[in-house]
Amino acid sequence: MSGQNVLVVGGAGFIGSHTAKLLSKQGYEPVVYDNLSTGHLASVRWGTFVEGDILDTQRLIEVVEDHDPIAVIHFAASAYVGESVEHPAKYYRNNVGGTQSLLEACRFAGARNVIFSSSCATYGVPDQLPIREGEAQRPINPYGRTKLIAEQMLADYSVAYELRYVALRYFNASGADIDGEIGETHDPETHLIPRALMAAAGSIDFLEIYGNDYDTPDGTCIRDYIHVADLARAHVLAVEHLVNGGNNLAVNLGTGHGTSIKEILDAIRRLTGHNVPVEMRARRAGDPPVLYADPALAAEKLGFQALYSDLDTIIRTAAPFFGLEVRT
Ligand SMILES: O=c1ccn([C@@H]2O[C@H](COP(=O)(O)OP(=O)(O)O[C@H]3OC[C@@H](O)[C@H](O)[C@H]3O)[C@@H](O)[C@H]2O)c(=O)[nH]1
Repeated sequence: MSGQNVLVVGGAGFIGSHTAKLLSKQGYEPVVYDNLSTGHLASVRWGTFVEGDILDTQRLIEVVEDHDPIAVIHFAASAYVGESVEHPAKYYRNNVGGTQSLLEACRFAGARNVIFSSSCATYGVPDQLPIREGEAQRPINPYGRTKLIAEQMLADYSVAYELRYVALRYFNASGADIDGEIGETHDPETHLIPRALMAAAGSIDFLEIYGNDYDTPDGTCIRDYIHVADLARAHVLAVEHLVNGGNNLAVNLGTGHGTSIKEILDAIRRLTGHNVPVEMRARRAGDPPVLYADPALAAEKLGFQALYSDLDTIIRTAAPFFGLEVRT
C-alpha cells in the first residue's frame, strides 16, 4: 500500500483518534499503530489498525515499509504530570525511549516527515505571558522534561538524517468530537474538565480543586483550553506543511486566551443546569499558576486558527460523554 497513507502512532488515544478521523475525512488513509495500553480499540474507526508497541522498533520498521506513509504522527506517550513525578522511569522509557525507537524506524525505513505531540509543559513557569515559542523551555516535572528531550532529539536527527518535523506544543486538550462519535476516555481520568463533568453528573462525589490561593483574579489556576477538533486540524495542516516541503517548526497550539477553573465550573452549571460539587485542596505539585499561548506563529506558519475552542463548544461537546444533557 502506498500513496496518501499517514502513520498515526498512538492513534487509539484521545487526540490521535480525532486526528485519524479528520485525516480520513480529508482523503488520507490513516494507519493507526497503538499498543492499546491507554488507547481504546473502539476509537479506531478510521483507516487500518496495527497493534504494536512503540518500543518495538523492528515492528515499526515493517509497518513503515509496508505502508510507505507520507508522514508519521507521533502521539504515543505517557501523559500524566503527577504520575511522571512518582514513576519517572516509565516516562523516560515510553516518551524518550519510545520517541527514539520511532525515529530509528523512520531512519531505517525511510520515513522523512514527523509530527510530534509536544506540550506547554516544556515551558515550565514562563517569564512572559502569552507564551511565545522563543520562551525558555525549563520544564518543572519529568513529563515536561521527556517532551523537551524528544523535541531536541528531533532537531538532532533532522540535522544528521534528513528528517523534517513539526513539534506541536499543545496547551490543554479538551472537548470531544463535534459529531459525537468519539470522546475523552482516560482511565484514570485526572484532567479538570472531565472530572468536573463527572462531578456534575454524580459519577464522582465532588471535584477537588487544587488551590484557590493563586495570584489570579479568582485564585484558581488559569489554562488555555483548546478543542480536540482544532488540535486534529493542526495535525492535518502540519502534514501538508511537511509534504509541501516546509521547514522544521515548533509551534504552540492554543487560543491565546486563559480560563480559570471557576469559570469552567460556571459554564458547566449554565450549560447543563447541574452544579459541580467541589472540595478545596492544597496546590498540586508542579502546577504553574497561569499558562496561555501566543498562537501567532501557528497562524503564520500553518494557517492555523482555533475554530471550536470557545468554552461553550468545549463543554457542549464533552458533556454528553459524561451522561449530561446540554441546554439549547
Ligand atoms: O481534579 C482536578 C484536576 C485538575 N485541576 C486543576 O486544573 C488545572 C488543569 O489541570 P489538568 O490536569 O486538566 O491539566 P494540566 O494543565 O495539569 O496538564 C495538561 O496540559 C498539559 C499537557 O501536556 C498535559 O498532558 C495535561 O495533563 C490545573 O490547575 C489543576 O491543578 C483541579 O483543580 N482538579
